[in-house]
Amino acid sequence: MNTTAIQETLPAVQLSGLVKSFGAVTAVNGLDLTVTPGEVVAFLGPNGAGKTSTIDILLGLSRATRGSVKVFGLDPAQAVAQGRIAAVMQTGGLLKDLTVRETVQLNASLYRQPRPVGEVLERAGITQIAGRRVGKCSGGEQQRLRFALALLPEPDLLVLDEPTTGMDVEARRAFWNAIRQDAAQGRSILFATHYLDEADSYADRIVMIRKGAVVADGTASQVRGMAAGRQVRVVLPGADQVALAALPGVTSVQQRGDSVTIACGDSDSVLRYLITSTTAHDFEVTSRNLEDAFIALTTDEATTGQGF
Ligand SMILES: Nc1ncnc2c1ncn2[C@@H]1O[C@H](COP(=O)(O)OP(=O)(O)OP(=O)(O)O)[C@@H](O)[C@H]1O
Repeated sequence: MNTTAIQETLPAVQLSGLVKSFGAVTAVNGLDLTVTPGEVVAFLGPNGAGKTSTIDILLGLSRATRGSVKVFGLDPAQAVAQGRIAAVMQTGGLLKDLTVRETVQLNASLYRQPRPVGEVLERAGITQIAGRRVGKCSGGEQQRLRFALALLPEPDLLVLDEPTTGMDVEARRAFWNAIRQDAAQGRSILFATHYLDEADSYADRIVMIRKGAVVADGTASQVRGMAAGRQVRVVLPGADQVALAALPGVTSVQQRGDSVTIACGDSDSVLRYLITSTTAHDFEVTSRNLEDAFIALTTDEATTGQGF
């Protein structure tokens, strides 16, 4: 990668107060986002939330109406020109009559110092189909070919906008395995997706947006806990309900016999209290799934502006 000692200290992405308007439509509305080097971040939001508009600005394909955009401290156009950021686009850009290898070779000739063709084929997991015509490749194979093309400049940040749309389960798994293995070498990845399970399985961090602004930002389990909350159930004879209800993030305390159920946002601090300050036993912690969180955070009843 092109990373130097100085550049490594800069965030891969820094968006501050980003606004993008299309006439009367405000697609992005004061979005703040920082991605640190090496992080894999999923960008989630319902249709029209502003994901593609944000990604287009990040890739220098469109200009922000207001706010600041930095990619490793550079303007997007500079970052693209220096090969520090590259994208896997969802459609287009491939010639059906070329083979997979010829496609990579052709694109490699556009760069001054591309990664070796054999290496990017290998990293994208398409060495076995290198001789196949692109028109004969499945949708999933074509996406892995686009991934190989994005690796040619050896970018420090890879951006993917709904990369697995239309792929079956096996193709999605193969695609993400290739991406994850590659990311293990330190590349930052920002991907937009509608598949909540992809965000859950492959991202270090999830950023949920709604109406152009961030409504949740944290690990998958933090986001789950934030929206739906968790339930901590314990056996605690003579529980002090008032003390439990006063713990940070606790939303309700219910007692049935010796069993106490505590609904909370932050189960860690509740557990810490129960373990250190009470005789509670038989702990059981449950959380709702990411889909519950997504619906709660991105629909009209949602509360905005939360984070970790
Ligand atoms: N070129 C444009 N002209 C006018 N409005 C636009 C344009 N591009 C996007 N929009 C509007 O901006 C809003 C955000 O769109 P955007 O494509 O960024 O959302 P998204 O989160 O990527 O959605 P999806 O999940 O459906 O791809 C939408 O209301 C969309 O209609």
